[in-house]
Amino acid sequence: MTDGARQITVPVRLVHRDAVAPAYAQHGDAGADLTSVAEVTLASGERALVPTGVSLAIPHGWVGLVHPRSGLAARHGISVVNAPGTVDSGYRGEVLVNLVNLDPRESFTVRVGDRIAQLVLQEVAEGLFELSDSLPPSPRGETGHGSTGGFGPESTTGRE
Ligand SMILES: O=c1ccn([C@H]2C[C@H](O)[C@@H](COP(=O)(O)OP(=O)(O)OP(=O)(O)O)O2)c(=O)[nH]1
Repeated sequence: MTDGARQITVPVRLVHRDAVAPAYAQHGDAGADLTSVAEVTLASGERALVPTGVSLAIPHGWVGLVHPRSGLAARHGISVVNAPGTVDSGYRGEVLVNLVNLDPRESFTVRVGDRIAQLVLQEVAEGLFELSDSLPPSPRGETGHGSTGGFGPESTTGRE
């Protein structure tokens, strides 16, 4: 049941005996949990490509984005190096999660079956990149990299 959310069928192949198909923990979740099929210990500052045991056939025009789980991040400093990872629609290999342990002291062990990341499905447009000598004007123009100021209108930090 999605109460009107878009639904797309994503064929899943389990390529490891401990693999679990991506699943939404709660109704309304944006991300479907990805679980580990390996036990991996990450020392402080260490990273590893952790296998999920699943291969997907994401429909053309969609992408799977591998996001960190906020609970793991808040409790243990575990994140995804390339967040969000991009799983292309044409990719048929096993989804891997590039986990990193950002805790300054503690190591962290991922166990088989642990939910390590979440997969968000999004529709994507295909750009038709056309060379042009000039671009249409816009309010921002060419400014960027903090051009609008620091931390908001009430900022008193002076770090503008
Ligand atoms: O977190 C991730 C990110 C990517 N992939 C897989 C699916 C994706 O379709 C493929 C390639 O990813 P990406 O395009 O980000 O990598 P690249 O470094 O540009 O490699 P390539 O030259 O293969 O495109 O790797 C994962 O399993 N997990």
